[in-house]
Amino acid sequence: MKIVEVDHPLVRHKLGKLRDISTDPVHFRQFAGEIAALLAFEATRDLPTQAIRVDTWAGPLQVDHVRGEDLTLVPILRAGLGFLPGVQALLPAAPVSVVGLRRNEATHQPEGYYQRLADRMEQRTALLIDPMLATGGSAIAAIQLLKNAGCRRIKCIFLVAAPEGLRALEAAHPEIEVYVAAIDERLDENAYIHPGLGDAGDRLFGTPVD
Ligand SMILES: O=P(O)(O)OC[C@H]1O[C@H](OP(=O)(O)OP(=O)(O)O)[C@H](O)[C@@H]1O
Ligand SMILES: O=c1cc[nH]c(=O)[nH]1
Ligand SMILES: [Mg+2]
Repeated sequence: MKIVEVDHPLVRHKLGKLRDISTDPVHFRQFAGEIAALLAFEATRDLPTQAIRVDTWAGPLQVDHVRGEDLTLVPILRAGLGFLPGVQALLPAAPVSVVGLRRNEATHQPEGYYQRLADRMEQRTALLIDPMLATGGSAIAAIQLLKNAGCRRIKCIFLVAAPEGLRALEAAHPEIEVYVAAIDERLDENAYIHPGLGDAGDRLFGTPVD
């Protein structure tokens, strides 16, 4: 499995802001969105482009065009929604496929509650987006759902990943690509990422921490 840890000073700076427990939801969403855009920039580096002709002030010219309609952005509810605007800023024409998963905090297993995918999934590259990869259960389930819908090319964007989650993801779906701002130390006894960010969904949306 290809894993790219995007070790850029701007990413590290913004991630530090997210780790600061005094960062409120307004700024948490802002920094998460900015990192999402920087990770999406890396994840789309090999995107195919189409040559199209345009009229310029100097006459007709062949230019590169990214076909947003060949992609789909896949936020895992709910925390993935905090990442979506940053990725959409770069890929505004990409349809959004939503996957609702909630991790059962007793068993740590993901429970599905919603899904609404784009059409022609077999022709699209999916960008799966979620701030946290902890045990990996949620991402593994979301990727299986995309594969069941015929999707063959899948890239994942996470803010923070635990080594345990990366190993599980690699065992389940070795052909996917992962772009992450940081690979942290380990999971704690509640399967939270240490040091991580705490509960990303609650911090993004201002709900009481589970
Ligand atoms: O790798 P895992 O062990 O599956 O854990 C990671 C999942 O947990 C969080 O979502 P959560 O279930 O808390 O839902 P929320 O986004 O609604 O808060 C996070 O956003 C991931 O989807
Ligand atoms: O560290 C973690 C693990 C799961 N979900 C989160 O929001 N944070
Ligand atoms: Mg949560």
